[in-house]
Amino acid sequence: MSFLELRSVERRYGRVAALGGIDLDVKTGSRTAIVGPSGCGKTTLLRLVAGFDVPDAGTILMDGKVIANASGTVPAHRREIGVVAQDGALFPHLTIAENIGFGIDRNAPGREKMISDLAYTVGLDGHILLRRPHQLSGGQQQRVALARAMARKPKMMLLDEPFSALDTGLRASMRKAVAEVLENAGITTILVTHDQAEALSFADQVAVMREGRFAQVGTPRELYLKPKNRMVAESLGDAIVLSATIADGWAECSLGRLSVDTTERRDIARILLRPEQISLRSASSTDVAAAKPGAIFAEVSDAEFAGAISTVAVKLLNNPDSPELAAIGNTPLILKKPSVESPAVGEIVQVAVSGKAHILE
Ligand SMILES: Nc1ncnc2c1ncn2[C@@H]1O[C@H](COP(=O)(O)OP(=O)(O)OP(=O)(O)O)[C@@H](O)[C@H]1O
Repeated sequence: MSFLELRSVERRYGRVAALGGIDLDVKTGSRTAIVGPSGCGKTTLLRLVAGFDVPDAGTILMDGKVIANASGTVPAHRREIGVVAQDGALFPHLTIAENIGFGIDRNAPGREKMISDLAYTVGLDGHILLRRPHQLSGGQQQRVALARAMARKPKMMLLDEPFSALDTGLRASMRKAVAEVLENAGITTILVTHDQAEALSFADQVAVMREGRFAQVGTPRELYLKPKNRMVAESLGDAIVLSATIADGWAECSLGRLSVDTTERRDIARILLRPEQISLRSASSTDVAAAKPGAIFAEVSDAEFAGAISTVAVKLLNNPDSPELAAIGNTPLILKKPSVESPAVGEIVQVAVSGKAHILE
């Protein structure tokens, strides 16, 4: 069942349609990630759901009840929604305990225990409760912000880029910890992020947003493996897009004859491969000369070391006159390879593709 429903929701600022009539269903207890570039409308969407702003048109329903439409809105403090902002927005003059307990009635029985339980839930040590926010690390501050938002027992949590100020390692562990805390508490969550890996790993549902509209909404797997178009594909990871002639479940392209993920199509189309579907095996110019039909060779034109993973560019060598290669101008394929097995510039490699290619719109 949907906990949150957005129906044709619009928000304009002068001539800018920050939200151009969007629909979204968020299932009870699930996690949805909204991913998109700066200015596409992500924060506007969160503000409307939180009740900090009102839509110009459309309806927002929570738990089956209208919370905003043309005839009125339920105020933010009655929506039982928690919000965690990018910087945590803690009260600097209050202790950590006072920050967490901000939304709990001063005279509530067992208030102290509730605060220490919340700190424990989000993985904070009890000994920091008497400190002030500036005495905590960025990750600890984000945990306090989450505990403070959870203290009000929200039915829904809105996370606006809450991990973006953290460094890479901490970011991944915080993301996992927060997902677990919210899952255990059964809180329906929306996360807004620029980060594709964050969206794919955190959420059950991902919505790719562009210019105030959703380009595609689906499970992380669906969106990564079967994006509707190139824009959605590139929003969620590196993409290799090739022109191909499609028939009977096969695509003829510059990488040879590849199996595609539908038998329905018979036309000229663009197909998508993810770079990890392409493997490279060391070869020589003798192998190229003696190549069997269908074998694909390439020369490494660039390699950039970046620690565990290197970026490798390869230029296809076979059939330089083929229409497929002419169509793409033989642009190098850009791949990511573990550095321990990354080939050197100038090396000849044989190229193999695993899995199916996906046909784009
Ligand atoms: N109060 C406002 N007045 C005028 N224009 C606004 C206002 N708030 C947002 N906008 C515009 O609406 C559009 C969407 O803004 P929004 O903040 O929702 O984007 P965003 O995807 O959250 O961006 P970012 O990732 O940079 O935070 C932008 O073009 C922005 O300039």
